[in-house]
Amino acid sequence: MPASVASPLLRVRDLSALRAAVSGFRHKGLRIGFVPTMGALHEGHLALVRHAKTLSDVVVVSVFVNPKQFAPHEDFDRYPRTEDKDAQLLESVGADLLYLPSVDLMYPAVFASSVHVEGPARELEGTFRPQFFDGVATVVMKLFNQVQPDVAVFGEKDYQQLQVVKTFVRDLDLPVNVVGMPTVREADGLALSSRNAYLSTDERQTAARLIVELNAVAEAVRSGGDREKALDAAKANLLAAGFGPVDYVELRDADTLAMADAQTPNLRLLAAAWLGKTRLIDNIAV
Ligand SMILES: Nc1ncnc2c1ncn2[C@@H]1O[C@H](COP(=O)(O)OP(=O)(O)OP(=O)(O)O)[C@@H](O)[C@H]1O
Ligand SMILES: CC(C)(CO)[C@@H](O)C(=O)[O-]
Ligand code: BAL
Repeated sequence: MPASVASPLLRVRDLSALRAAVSGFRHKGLRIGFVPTMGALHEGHLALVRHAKTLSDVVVVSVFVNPKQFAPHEDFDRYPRTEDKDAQLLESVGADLLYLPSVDLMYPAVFASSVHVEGPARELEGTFRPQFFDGVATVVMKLFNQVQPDVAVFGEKDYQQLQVVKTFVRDLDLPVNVVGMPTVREADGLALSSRNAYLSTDERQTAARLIVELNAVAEAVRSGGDREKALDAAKANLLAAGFGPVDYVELRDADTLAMADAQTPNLRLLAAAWLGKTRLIDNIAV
């Protein structure tokens, strides 16, 4: 079992206990790594924790299903909550502190602020989940202020979210190094995601088609094929396989997420599509 500084895993629910632990770490000169999550942890999350351990002396993981990033019709109520299993997994990879704030702690009755990001937040997920990035940026800002990490690790599975966090950290001069980690996938290529638990057996089989279609577009673009035709074919193939609606399959500038053209040096291909009642997202470098 990997060594952790504060073994066994500390579970902390209130802010004064978190602040006491953080100032204890700082007092000892320890570098704090942070992995924010919504729980229902899987190997993708654990890869972030393992990486955070290589970049810091203590690793704090938060589990908070953040109501501000869900629209009223979305899955906030049914989002999986598996605290004890999450704690066991975190202990197995040597995390030091599990922070479990309540909704009331994060958003007391009197709460009037929001962090709003333009630029990379504007389209893609921003179009289909208009509340999403204000909710994410606000909660991540609060978590950064509470945990005061030196380094925070986010997954590329949520590539646009990673760019949004990097943007407000840069714009608002936050003293934290934001690091991205490649997407961890199942053997058939499906990106691990807590929401995969919603998929039926048949849907789970179909779900792997998303990365197959993204790889086909990337291959077509790399070999100089017609981009629009490749994107249209991917959308049509996804619909034929049983996805629908397909919210987007788009090529973007990998850094700014602006629309890509033939001159864009680094391309990212991003997609979101519904499979039954589950919305899947994925992306790859091109
Ligand atoms: N397959 C993965 N590989 C790498 N990082 C991941 C993966 N899945 C999630 N993460 C990262 O873990 C962090 C917490 O994500 P979150 O708790 O929302 O998990 P999730 O599996 O993405 O859940 P959801 O199904 O709600 O999208 C984010 O930085 C996210 O990008
Ligand atoms: C970053 C995050 C923990 C903010 O709630 C969430 O959006 C997630 O789990 O990716
Ligand atoms: N993984 C990003 C969190 C969300 O979709 O709400």
